Amino acid sequence: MSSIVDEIFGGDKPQRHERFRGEYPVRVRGLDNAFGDQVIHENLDLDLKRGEILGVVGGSGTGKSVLMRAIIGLQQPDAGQIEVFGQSMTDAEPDEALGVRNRWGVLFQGGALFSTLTVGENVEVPIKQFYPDLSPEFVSEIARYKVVMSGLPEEATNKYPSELSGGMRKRAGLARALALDPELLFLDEPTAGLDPIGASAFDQLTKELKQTLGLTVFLITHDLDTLHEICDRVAVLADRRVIAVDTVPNLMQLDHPWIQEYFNGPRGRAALTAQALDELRRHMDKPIAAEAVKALDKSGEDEA
Ligand SMILES: Nc1ncnc2c1ncn2[C@@H]1O[C@H](COP(=O)(O)OP(=O)(O)OP(=O)(O)O)[C@@H](O)[C@H]1O
Repeated sequence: MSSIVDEIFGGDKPQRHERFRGEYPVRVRGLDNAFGDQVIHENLDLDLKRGEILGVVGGSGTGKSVLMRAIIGLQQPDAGQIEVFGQSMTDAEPDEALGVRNRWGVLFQGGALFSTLTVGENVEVPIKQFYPDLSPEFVSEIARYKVVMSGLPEEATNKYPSELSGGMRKRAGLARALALDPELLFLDEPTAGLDPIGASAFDQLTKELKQTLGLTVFLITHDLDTLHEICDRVAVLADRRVIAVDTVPNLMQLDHPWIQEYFNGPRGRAALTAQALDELRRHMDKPIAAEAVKALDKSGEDEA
């Protein structure tokens, strides 16, 4: 049966890679990064497991964004090895790196949309770059589909970034990150600046996309609710390296001052309580869950 792509390309359609079947789409070993005298990373190791959402946390300036930029080839490291889909990025020739680059999508902090292009045109940019022979009608059809997939109304396709709310701009950035059907998604603080309802909706969308598209997600965040709700594991950056990678409950047991302060401080505990309440509310048919919700709600009111 011939698909629309077959019809458009005939026998010359661009070859897509086989999906990555290895265990670790991203492997980082012995990474060093510095800006002048300022050492950011020293001997940093990290593995991203296929199919997981890996949260990346750390104090401000610990180098979360620099790590992401190094993995996607925007920051040349001083030392170390980075492998993406089993291919070395640090030793890759430019055209080899290009072959990997269309297999990931990136949502930068702030969305990084082109302000003079509509949302649809923004999404079209990577499609045109990697598939220059596609017809304009087909490219705009794909873009429209990605916009809707990102939870925006179809009409948003023709709007400019300045006409959108912050939450909508994030979704537009996500639509562009999904433009090339990536296997790997990098999200840099996707819920920063969103209200709690918008942030929670974005989290659920990320989780759904992971499940339905089989994505692997590298997610930089400060948002404790996001960590509790959707991250399979969390990597903690401190002391210039990744000091721990584990589930949130396991991390909470570790005796490191920053980890204790972060996860077991007042905000960490509030996020944990909120998650426990959400979980219990899903089982309100069970009397014990209903009782627990009532008790937790009451203690919340008393504290307030
Ligand atoms: N191009 C650059 N030139 C010089 N210094 C840089 C550059 N990019 C990042 N840095 C420095 O590297 C450090 C780590 O920056 P990075 O943005 O990765 O931190 P972060 O952990 O993502 O912080 P935040 O949580 O505040 O976003 C900071 O001190 C920053 O000033």
